Amino acid sequence: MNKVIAKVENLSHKYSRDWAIRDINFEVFNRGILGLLGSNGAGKSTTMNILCGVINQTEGNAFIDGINMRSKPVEAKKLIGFLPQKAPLHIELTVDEYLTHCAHLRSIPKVEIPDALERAKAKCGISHFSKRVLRNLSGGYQQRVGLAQAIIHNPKLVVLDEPTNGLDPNQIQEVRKLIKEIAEDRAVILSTHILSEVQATCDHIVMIEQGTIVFSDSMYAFNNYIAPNSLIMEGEVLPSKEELLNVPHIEKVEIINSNKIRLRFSNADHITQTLIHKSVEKGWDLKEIYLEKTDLDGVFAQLSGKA
Ligand SMILES: Nc1ncnc2c1ncn2[C@@H]1O[C@H](COP(=O)(O)OP(=O)(O)OP(=O)(O)O)[C@@H](O)[C@H]1O
Repeated sequence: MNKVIAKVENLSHKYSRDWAIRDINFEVFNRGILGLLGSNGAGKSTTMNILCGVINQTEGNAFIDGINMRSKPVEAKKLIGFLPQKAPLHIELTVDEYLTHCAHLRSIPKVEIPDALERAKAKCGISHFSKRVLRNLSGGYQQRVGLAQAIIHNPKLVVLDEPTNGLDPNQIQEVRKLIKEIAEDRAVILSTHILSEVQATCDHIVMIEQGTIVFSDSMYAFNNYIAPNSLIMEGEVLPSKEELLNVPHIEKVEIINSNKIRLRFSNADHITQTLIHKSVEKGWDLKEIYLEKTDLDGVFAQLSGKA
């Protein structure tokens, strides 16, 4: 059953004069991945740093499994694993030496350290690199070691800041898969400015912009909310504006050039099929038709427009 494992309540923070975040509220469930999405400077790191007890908030509260991070930071921090944007690796150590060091930092009893290492390495697929010096691992494997240190003490919540930053496409896929596996038996918060990252990995999304939440719901609700509302038609001899405006749900026709038209529509259901059928019926010379993807800027514009 879903249980709330972390909660931020009316969280606000001011570094000097200006508010970095204002009145942030959200809950994190004990399984799955919550994506904290926002552009640069939106307030993601500030929120995560408060949640992880790295900085103290100006107003509001952050709780981990019911423990107030501000009043009981030692207890609360035991329940969290954190992988910052720049993984805190000691590149001159081997994987085992580094993870042993992390286990000590996490106050794992000495007799339990070997098992903790084996478990974290197995989960992150790095057991075969135990004796390898970190410097000699690829970026993707260094990130796996970063993830292993974040779960070495078996925390209930793992917080990841831009975990696929700087990785190549294959490494990105592998690290995303690993993050999903890690989230099978604990909660993960993943902070990123990449919309597709959240769509590919997360179950819930909290979208933050200029220090305030602009969207917070399931990924399913988000995808429905930002469903495309425009498409492009390309062809040699395209129909007239008037003809297109007669097609149900087409609201606006924008002629890009003589071979390319953008259509805005109110209802996405079967819109491409309808246009393809019309094209066959009326003999339009349609070469290509595709929905336009909404990028992060478009989503923000859409959300603020709808708000
Ligand atoms: N130590 C600091 N002192 C003063 N202002 C800060 C400090 N850290 C962050 N800020 C400001 O607070 C706001 C939120 O920054 P924050 O780093 O939380 O955003 P972010 O979403 O994590 O961005 P990024 O993806 O670039 O890290 C920004 O306006 C930033 O300039």
